[in-house]
Amino acid sequence: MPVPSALESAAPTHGGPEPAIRAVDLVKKYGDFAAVDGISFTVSRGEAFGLLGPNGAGKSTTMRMIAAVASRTAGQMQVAGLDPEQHGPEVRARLGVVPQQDNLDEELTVRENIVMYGRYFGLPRRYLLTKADELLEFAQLSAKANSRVEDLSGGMKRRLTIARALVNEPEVLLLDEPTTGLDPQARHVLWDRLFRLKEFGTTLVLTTHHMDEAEQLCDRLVVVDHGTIMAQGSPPNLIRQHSTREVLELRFGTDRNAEQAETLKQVLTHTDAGAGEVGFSHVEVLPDRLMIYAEQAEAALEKIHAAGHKPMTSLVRRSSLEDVFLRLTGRSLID
Ligand SMILES: Nc1ncnc2c1ncn2[C@@H]1O[C@H](COP(=O)(O)OP(=O)(O)OP(=O)(O)O)[C@@H](O)[C@H]1O
Repeated sequence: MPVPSALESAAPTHGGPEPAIRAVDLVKKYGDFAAVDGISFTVSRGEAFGLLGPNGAGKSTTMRMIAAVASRTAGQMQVAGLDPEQHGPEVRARLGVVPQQDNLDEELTVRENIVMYGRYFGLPRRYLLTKADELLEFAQLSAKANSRVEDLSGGMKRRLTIARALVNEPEVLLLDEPTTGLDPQARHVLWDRLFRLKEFGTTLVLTTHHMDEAEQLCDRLVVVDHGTIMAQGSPPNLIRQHSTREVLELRFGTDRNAEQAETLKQVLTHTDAGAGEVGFSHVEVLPDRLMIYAEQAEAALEKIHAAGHKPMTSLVRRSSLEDVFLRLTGRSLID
């Protein structure tokens, strides 16, 4: 597929003099409740940046402040060098926004949705007709250009919402939970399009509570919980800092997981030959299983078997951002 020329020319330069977004000690209160409680982060131009956290963490509220649709209670914010509170229209003109819920016009055709949206930015109709075709090709929706939105699948609607958000050639694309509610195949098609935008150099800022999405798409991310930042860095660095290389998940099928965890800790820290190779760190006790964090999970399992413990099931896997979140908060992202 040819690279859409206008998208390419819209690509901001990497590592430009000023960051795409800078937030310093950002606070948003509703009454006494702080939905966002003093967060600071910087998004470089051309970067794919994520806000990862569970429902209610304050991600959407942060996005709304970036997008100049919500005011802040305290702190500072700059988007493309401008304060969204003082320069709302200018900031909105430089952003593309993909909200959590698609807000397409179901009555209009796919192409008309893009053209009508472009009219809000005062863009001329002739330009928009060409631009719509280019964006529909990018979103792999050319064959649906004249279909009504109500006839599209969920994944197609999401891609159209993204195409529409690109109509003003934004410097930064904000995506709030871009793939929530989509089936696995539709998610992969959408991720592929977002990778493509990254290649063009568009700055992406996305919120997600899916750790696989954050790992796939984000160059860097902040882990958010209760309106505060728990950790920030690239996905591999976060995993390196807050987890072990591997995890051993064990199910014993009893309701004595906490007791079992204490016994296994002793087995894995016992300083006989081979204990060092396991690289045991800690155990997390979940209602249905134990998670043993160790550099060498297979070796940990062998030690557990050798000590006479027989789990019903065992699974060895690599650590993920889900493990980072569990370590930092004691809770699962999906709770
Ligand atoms: N207008 C509002 N008035 C009062 N409380 C609000 C308002 N908007 C959000 N909140 C609260 O602020 C907190 C953060 O909400 P926010 O939508 O930013 O979370 P989130 O991380 O985006 O989660 P989700 O994925 O569920 O949207 C939540 O406890 C929410 O109930």
